[in-house]
Amino acid sequence: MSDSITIFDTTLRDGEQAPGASMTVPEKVHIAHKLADLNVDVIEAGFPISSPAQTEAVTRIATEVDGPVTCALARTKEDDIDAAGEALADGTDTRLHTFIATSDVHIEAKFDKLGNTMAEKREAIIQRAVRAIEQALTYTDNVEFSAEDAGRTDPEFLCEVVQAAAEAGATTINIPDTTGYCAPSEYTDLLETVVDCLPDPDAVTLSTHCHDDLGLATANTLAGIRAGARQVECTINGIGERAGNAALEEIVMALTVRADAFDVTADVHTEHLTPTSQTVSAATGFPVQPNKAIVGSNAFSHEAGIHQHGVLEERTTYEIMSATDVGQDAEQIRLGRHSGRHGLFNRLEAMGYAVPEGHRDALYDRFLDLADRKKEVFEEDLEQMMNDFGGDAVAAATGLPDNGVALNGGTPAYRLDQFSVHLSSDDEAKVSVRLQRDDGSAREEQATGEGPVDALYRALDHAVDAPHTLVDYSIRSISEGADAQGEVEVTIRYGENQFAGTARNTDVIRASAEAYVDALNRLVAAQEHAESVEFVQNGIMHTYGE
Ligand SMILES: CC(=O)SCCNC(=O)CCNC(=O)[C@H](O)C(C)(C)COP(=O)(O)OP(=O)(O)OC[C@H]1O[C@@H](n2cnc3c(N)ncnc32)[C@H](O)[C@@H]1OP(=O)(O)O
Ligand SMILES: CC(C)C(=O)C(=O)O
Repeated sequence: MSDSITIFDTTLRDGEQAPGASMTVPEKVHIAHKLADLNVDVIEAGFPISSPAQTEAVTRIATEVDGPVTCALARTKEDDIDAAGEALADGTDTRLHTFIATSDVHIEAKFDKLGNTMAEKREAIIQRAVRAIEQALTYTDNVEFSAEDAGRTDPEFLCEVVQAAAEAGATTINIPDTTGYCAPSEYTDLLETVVDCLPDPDAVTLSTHCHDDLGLATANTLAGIRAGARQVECTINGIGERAGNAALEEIVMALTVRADAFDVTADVHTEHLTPTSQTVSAATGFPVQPNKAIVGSNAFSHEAGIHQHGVLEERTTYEIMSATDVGQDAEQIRLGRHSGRHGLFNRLEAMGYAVPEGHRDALYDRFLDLADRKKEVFEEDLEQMMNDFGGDAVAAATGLPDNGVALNGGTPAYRLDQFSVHLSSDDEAKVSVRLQRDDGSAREEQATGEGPVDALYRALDHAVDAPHTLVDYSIRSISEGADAQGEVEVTIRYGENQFAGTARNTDVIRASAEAYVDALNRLVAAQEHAESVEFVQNGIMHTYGE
């Protein structure tokens, strides 16, 4: 038996049957090119009898896409087979796929006119299958037959059907678990039964087609391979009817990573898996869940400290395949509240900070404080954290420039201790603030204003003995996500001199208050420590004194 697996992609046929997944003809042709780049063996491009657009997609893919065989689906009806055969007619490498249901429940419900007894109906099913295969062979010698709902079909009858199909000339025989009902061991048994009853098992390729109603589609597909199947039908991202089909990327990577367990090969260009997944997601509008195996955005990400430590030392501690092998980015250390020191300092070092030992505990505490307020901590957040952290101390120790204004080496005069804001739709905003002075004293003030920031700034003005005017206030989002940090920049003036303060926080009201206090501290520091102070901030030269 061959050890090479035929990858039959049905994203454009069964995948598209997922409610809401319909794709336009150009989208299908585009995806078919991606599937060719991925090096799948067969693309099931559509079901031509069902609409002119399906016919057009099949014809265009059969004639425009080089590489894979183009396949079209048809019921066992004459018109269906003619429609599929004609849609494929101009293609160079084509397959016609015909199917009929074989389980009692399907025969009873869908083919009630085929006879009076189940025996008569079963006989009629076999005759239809044989006639359809014979007709399909007039279009191409590559004909696939599927026994729909084989997973719930009486195995004895299934054997009769597949024997007749093989004798009629079908070159591929597919045993679908149409409703995702089988357990893996049952599916193996079913396929072994089929292999045993085929007149010449080497003359046909046995195929799997598993649905995911119980989340077993990939497991069943692999169980089918163990029983001798050498074609697997699957879709990108596992899209398809109801809970979907077996996911191509999962099967391919299981066969690649666990070649020792399956001992078969699939010649897929795996580095195209993630880009193809993204293309299908964009065309169907179906997002890929973050934890989706192989192609999900978290499939190679590590946030937990113990895992980050392990992966940074040796990737294979927590990764059984390489992210780049499936088209994902290599280094995916994501910082958040579960991260530890290894993850944090490794990232800071990669960003150019050489954090000295003596600062590490305090920095890690700051990081945790931020991480508790944010789902994910991005590099912009870390940059701000480094700037906020002791300004000069870290800048000097790390050798990086301090992009804020040094407070003449001293501690800030004021620290925002507490604030509260009361907002209502019919009244002015009310704010109370408590500022702590560097001499240990504290001052509390209240104010009202047109909105929370106006009220805050009025209260802060009362609390600080430093006359000035507000020149500018701006706010922008500086990191990613719904919990992005807001950066506030405030400029105040005293006489000819301007003082700029900045702060970043996920809470923009807090950032507004801290930026103002920062600007006030610079003003106070300039007054206290120098007759003439010069500094550069945001590209502006600021001078105080003289
Ligand atoms: C498991 C699978 O994924 S099977 C593929 C499912 N895919 C689709 O259904 C593709 C989209 N379908 C369609 O566009 C339409 O259903 C069509 C064009 C195929 C048929 O449309 P209609 O003629 O209006 O029939 P409708 O879908 O209502 O009913 C299905 C008919 O097909 C018959 N039928 C179903 N499967 C088969 C089969 N494999 N072989 C022969 N006839 C079949 C049913 O008995 C029923 O026939 P009836 O109209 O004589 O009762
Ligand atoms: C047409 C067949 C292969 C099918 O899609 C199924 O049984 O799920």
